[in-house]
Amino acid sequence: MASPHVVLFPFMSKGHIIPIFDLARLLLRSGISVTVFTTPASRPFFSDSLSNTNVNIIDIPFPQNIEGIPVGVESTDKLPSMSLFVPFASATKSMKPNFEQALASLSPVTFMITDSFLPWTLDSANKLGIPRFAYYGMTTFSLSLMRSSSDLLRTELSDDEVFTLPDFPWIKLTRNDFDSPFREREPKGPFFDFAMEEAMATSKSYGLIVNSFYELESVYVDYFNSKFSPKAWCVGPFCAATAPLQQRLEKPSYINWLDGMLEQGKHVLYVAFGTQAELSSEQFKEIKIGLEKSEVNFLWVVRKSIDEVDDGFENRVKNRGLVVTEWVDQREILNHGSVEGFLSHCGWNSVIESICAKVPILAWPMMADQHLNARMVVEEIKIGLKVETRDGSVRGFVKCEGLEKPIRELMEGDKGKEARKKVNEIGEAAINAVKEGGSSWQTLNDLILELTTRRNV
Ligand SMILES: O=c1ccn([C@@H]2O[C@H](COP(=O)(O)OP(=O)(O)O[C@H]3O[C@H](CO)[C@@H](O)[C@H](O)[C@H]3O)[C@@H](O)[C@H]2O)c(=O)[nH]1
Repeated sequence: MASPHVVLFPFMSKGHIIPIFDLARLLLRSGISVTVFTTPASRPFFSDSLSNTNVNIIDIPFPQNIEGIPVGVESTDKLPSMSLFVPFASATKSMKPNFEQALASLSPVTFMITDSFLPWTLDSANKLGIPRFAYYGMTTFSLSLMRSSSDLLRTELSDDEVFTLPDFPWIKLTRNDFDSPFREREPKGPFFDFAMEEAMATSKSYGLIVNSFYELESVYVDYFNSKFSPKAWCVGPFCAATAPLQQRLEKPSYINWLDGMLEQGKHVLYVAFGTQAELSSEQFKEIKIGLEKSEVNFLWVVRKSIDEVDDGFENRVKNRGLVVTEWVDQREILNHGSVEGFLSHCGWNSVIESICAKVPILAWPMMADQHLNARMVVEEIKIGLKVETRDGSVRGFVKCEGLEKPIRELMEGDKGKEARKKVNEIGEAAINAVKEGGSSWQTLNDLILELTTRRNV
């Protein structure tokens, strides 16, 4: 019998593409053939990341002439502003004819996993009789809290008023933990319409694929699967299937720098805020002061020039801090022996990568699902601490003191020690989940069995 064949189609964002590379490796490991769809500009990123595999990569043209989007931009991290997200995501619909033509030419497809941000792919799947799973870059923790709180968010609660949910009375939340427009009393607007379209397509799909593992959030997986459909399948952490580092002639300079720190027995805080965060210049300034005052060693990856105001920062911290503006291998950094803490925006990939590397987190959520992820990190699984906002509000401005103190605590204090102990335990469970016999390994096997049996009926 031919091996099952799975089609993967990630949304055009680094934070959505990278986990799909790992998922492809997980599927290959289970003897599945994999075809991945992308666009021409992203193809090199795919070919590099999936080299040494026999994944079939197909690119289909990305729509041109989208108002406000510069020619050649085919990934959201290259957008001039995240306010262009909806036109960008909506424009992908015009890829449908090419997608369907390419799909129809493939050998039989057992099922497809397409990003929840590509809701139109459900229709393509239905036309060709292929079961579709929606890939959610979120946890069942976040999905459950979002669904369970929707009625309360329609009430008169103020932005920072604490409330609990009848289904999860141990979790304290505020309206500000939810992203706009979902936190509004009467959510509306283009993003809300897009999210409704996404939710509708998901509800009619075969299932949800989640980059998480049962032991991490069993209460929420059980809750979600008992209350809602389709079923959420936790088959991660995908990053536990990352390819081993390839032979290279030269190490990147930031790894040499970390090696030097390790040789001197120094601990390093890794600072990075993913691929989408938009930091104001004022906020940027406070980070510099906070890092400087904390006196810890740090490696900071920034997405904009730090020389906006040449205040001599890099020179003053040169013996203990490194600022990098290039694309880095985040997993390699997190897994480096010198890295003992991660100041993170809590994008889900960063959180799960930190768990797998057993590095505790200093949470500084900024947008999307990040506030809920931060609640999970700090209050639910207790693998980290949180930065302090000036006014105590969930979305408040963070002054240098709100960084300096928790940075020291994470790197040198007792609370940091406890978080490190906890992340070691959870990290071990994460790695075991995808090993043969682990919960995610079993879930993936069950899923494949269900789908292959279904095909043979
Ligand atoms: O120089 C870099 C920068 C990033 N990364 C990787 O890029 C990914 C970034 O993903 P994530 O940490 O989730 O951040 P975002 O890019 O901000 O992710 C978006 O997508 C996530 C998954 O849906 C959401 O949880 C976030 O809120 C949303 O902002 C991770 O795998 C990082 O390892 C690198 O390898 N090198």
